[in-house]
Amino acid sequence: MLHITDSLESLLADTADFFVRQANDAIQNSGKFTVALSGGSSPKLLYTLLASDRYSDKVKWEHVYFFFGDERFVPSNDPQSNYRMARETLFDPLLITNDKVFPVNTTVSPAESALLYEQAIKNHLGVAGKFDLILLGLGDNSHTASLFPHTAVLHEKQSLVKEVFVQEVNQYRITLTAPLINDAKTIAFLVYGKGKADAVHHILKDPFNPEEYPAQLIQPISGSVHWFLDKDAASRVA
Ligand SMILES: O=C1O[C@H](COP(=O)(O)O)[C@@H](O)[C@H](O)[C@H]1O
Repeated sequence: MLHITDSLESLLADTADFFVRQANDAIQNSGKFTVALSGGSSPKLLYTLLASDRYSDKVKWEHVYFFFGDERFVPSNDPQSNYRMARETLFDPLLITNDKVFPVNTTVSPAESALLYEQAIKNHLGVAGKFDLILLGLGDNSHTASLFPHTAVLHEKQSLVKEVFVQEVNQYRITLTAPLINDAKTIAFLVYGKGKADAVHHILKDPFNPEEYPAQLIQPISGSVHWFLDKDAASRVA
């Protein structure tokens, strides 16, 4: 489903409202809400809005469990760390306690880190459990989470979490794999700005070619996928 807005301000408000609805529904139905956060630059404004006075009391945050869709393999206090960004914009302002947050361990080897993260997810979700919500972004090169073009992880069918060395950023990443993301109850992309218009077009309109356009792999099994776009990002699809 496409949600297209005229301004960035209304896009962020729509996405925050959506997050609040998903959280409250899950908490009402099962007593908890398990979300995987996206990283990079785009979600900073969303997290800041969710932590603001306008939204902070709309969710019972003590029932929310936070995972990460992907992580850069850097120390947790590195400016590139997705965990650090979420801590500064969301966890610290909302006084989220550490037992509700599941950062990727970047102090062990990348392969071990991926195995540990997969185990942490399995322990939390249980045998047939699913993420209530996975938030995703979209890179200019059509990557999502850390599913980058022409990387082996695009073909992963068994593991739920995998390490990948991404040549174009010269860095290891830890990422949820497409099969795990596609098993979520709800997936929401937040994408804005003119710089993303071509990538959005590739994912939503071009023939299936996930080697070039990895976010095309995101096709939920029984859940739903929502695209929150501003008019600039949507300019080649709307
Ligand atoms: O490297 C990453 O990039 C994507 C897109 O980020 P953005 O900065 O273009 O918004 C992001 O979704 C992913 O979590 C992050 O690690």
